[in-house]
Amino acid sequence: MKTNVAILGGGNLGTALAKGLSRTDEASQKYDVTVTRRNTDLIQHLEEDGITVSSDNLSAVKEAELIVISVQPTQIEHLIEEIKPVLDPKQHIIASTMAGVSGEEIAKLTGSGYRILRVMPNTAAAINQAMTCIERTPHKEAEEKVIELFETLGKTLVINSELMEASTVLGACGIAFFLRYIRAASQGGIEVGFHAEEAQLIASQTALGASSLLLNSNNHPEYEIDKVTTPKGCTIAGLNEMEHNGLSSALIKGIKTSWEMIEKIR
Ligand SMILES: NC(=O)C1=CN([C@@H]2O[C@H](COP(=O)(O)OP(=O)(O)OC[C@H]3O[C@@H](n4cnc5c(N)ncnc54)[C@H](O)[C@@H]3O)[C@@H](O)[C@H]2O)C=CC1
Ligand SMILES: O=C(O)[C@@H]1CCC=N1
Repeated sequence: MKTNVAILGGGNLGTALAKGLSRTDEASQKYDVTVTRRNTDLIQHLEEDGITVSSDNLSAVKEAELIVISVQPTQIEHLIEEIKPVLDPKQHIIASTMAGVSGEEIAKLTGSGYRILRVMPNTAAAINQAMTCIERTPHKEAEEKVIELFETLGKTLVINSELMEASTVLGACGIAFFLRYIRAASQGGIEVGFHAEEAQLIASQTALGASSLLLNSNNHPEYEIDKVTTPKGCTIAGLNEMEHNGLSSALIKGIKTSWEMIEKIR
């Protein structure tokens, strides 16, 4: 029997989750997915991949076991008010992707007794390469089901509640941060002679290679960097110039600023 999943909020993240869930045999054999959005025109194309698209939150929730809330933090009160008549603590597991909204805040809206877990995936879910951090809660059976769902979309890590904001900036915002690096590297590549598409290919594949080196070995980045920096060579010259201009410092400060912003989102 397939598990019914309702993704409420088919925006950027909700669409990425739905796409990922339709891409692999493993996910499509396990899950029947419905995505809701008030205006469904922009996500109608998901139907071609076997996803049900709807503007009817009540029907989607009635059918579902797993509810993934993917609306913006400011939209949660309205959403819960709408679906509350059909919410059932015995039937539903609620996984919320909302940045900066605690499980307790959601429980205040739903009423007590619900299995609510925060999850923090990223848009690479669309190609089953997400990193999803999942909040550790006492709801172990629900946790297993949520892990199983997000494992089909990439890697998962269960973390303590107080780290959910940190996971938001490192993992979810992180996609944008790494993409900006790739864009900057491509622009540098154009300055030294490549056409834009060639520069982007080289920068993107090199970023994939760098992260794969770490994922495959668990080595420290500096260990792998030392293998590239030939003495008196061009790598160390470029790297030190980047550091003189504050590369590491800019990244650390950016991550801290994003983190400090989370509590101001609502
Ligand atoms: N975009 C990202 O990469 C990530 C976003 N998040 C979180 O996920 C949530 C969604 O973020 P985005 O997708 O970027 O925002 P978005 O604005 O693109 O998506 C929200 C969607 O929810 C829909 N919506 C609003 N009220 C609704 C309702 N009552 N019923 C059905 N649909 C409704 C909107 O029309 C919109 O399409 C946010 O809470 C954000 O903090 C978390 C991780 C990554
Ligand atoms: O920018 C945001 O607020 C959301 C949360 C993490 C990624 N996007």
